[in-house]
Amino acid sequence: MTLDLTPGPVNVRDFETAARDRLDPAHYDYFASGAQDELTVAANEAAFRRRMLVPRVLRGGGPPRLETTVLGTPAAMPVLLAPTAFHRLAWPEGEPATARAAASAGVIMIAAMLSTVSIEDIAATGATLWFQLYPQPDMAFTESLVRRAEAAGCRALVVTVDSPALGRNERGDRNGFHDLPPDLHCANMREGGHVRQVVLSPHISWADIGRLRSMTTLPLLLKGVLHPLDARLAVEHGVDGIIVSNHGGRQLDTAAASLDRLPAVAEAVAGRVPLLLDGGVRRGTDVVKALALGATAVAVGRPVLWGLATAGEAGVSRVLSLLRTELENALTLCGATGPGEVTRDELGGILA
Ligand SMILES: Cc1cc2nc3c(=O)[nH]c(=O)nc-3n(C[C@H](O)[C@H](O)[C@H](O)COP(=O)(O)O)c2cc1C
Ligand SMILES: CCCCC(=O)C(=O)O
Repeated sequence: MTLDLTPGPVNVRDFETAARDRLDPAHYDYFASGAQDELTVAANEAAFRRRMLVPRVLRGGGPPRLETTVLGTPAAMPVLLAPTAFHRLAWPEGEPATARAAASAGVIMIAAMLSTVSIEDIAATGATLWFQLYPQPDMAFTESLVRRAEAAGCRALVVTVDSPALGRNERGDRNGFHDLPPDLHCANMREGGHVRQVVLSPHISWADIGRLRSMTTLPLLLKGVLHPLDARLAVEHGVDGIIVSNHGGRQLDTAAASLDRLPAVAEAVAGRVPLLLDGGVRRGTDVVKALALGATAVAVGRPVLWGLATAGEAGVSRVLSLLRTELENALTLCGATGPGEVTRDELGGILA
């Protein structure tokens, strides 16, 4: 008998290693990569490493409660699943496996428009969903996607605004990976016998946000805002929430780290709408830092894909439970009894 001394993945980083071992190298590169020199990918994580927490002591509040509500949607913790495309590349069943893990953890999954399983079939898992949209120049088609998301029970619409073009992905160029393999397709883009190509249009503008605003009563979020003036314009256009994000460093390389932009966006918005952040969140302490700098919640992209690629639903469940345990521990050690208590000046006062 041989003794297996490997403990299995104990943190998100271990899951990345496990996923890399399992995935086709070109598919691993698609998930892991960023644009060009991947400086923004590195900057997102570095920004979290650079900020240090200042905990409070002797507050005696007992164990923290992690529950929260984000734009009317209750969640077991302030961690959402960021929208990521192509889950069937990571695991044969794809998005429904991810969605079941999100449902078991009680967290919100932002389903990607470019999913490899339709929004209706993802919703059939019973998960709490928001829907991510790349507005298409064909407004009638865009509207049909919004109606499908509403009918499927999605509770918010997340419009990605950092993609007036596709970022330059050089790992993809080297691997010759530019499209899904022939057995997979973007299920929401199917129309009769054919699958529509997604259009990332440089013509997208505030006028489109106005149109979407009048198209739906769902809470509307913009994903991919880094500039305080854009955050202010978003509020003026009736947007209900903002996701401070650089698309995980996959669009404009050398774009500023999300965490570094959060304070300026928070100041511009001044509490008028909730802020979310994604990019580089890998630890419970990262979540605390984002909360302290003004976020109501964070979203995680690649960590979920590493869990999915490693062990399907069970892998995503494990990643979410690791993040939950780490967040609970970090809040306790900061002297906080809940996510809402973490503020810049009082608790976990962040030193740059
Ligand atoms: C493989 C992959 C696919 C993605 N697909 C989408 C997408 O379809 N729509 C979108 O708005 N963002 C997409 N994103 C960006 C994520 O929503 C999120 O902004 C980013 O992954 C956060 O950074 P993190 O991976 O460091 O957590 C994708 C990210 C990755 C890694
Ligand atoms: C056409 C966009 C591809 C999905 C995406 O957003 C990403 O890979 O980052």
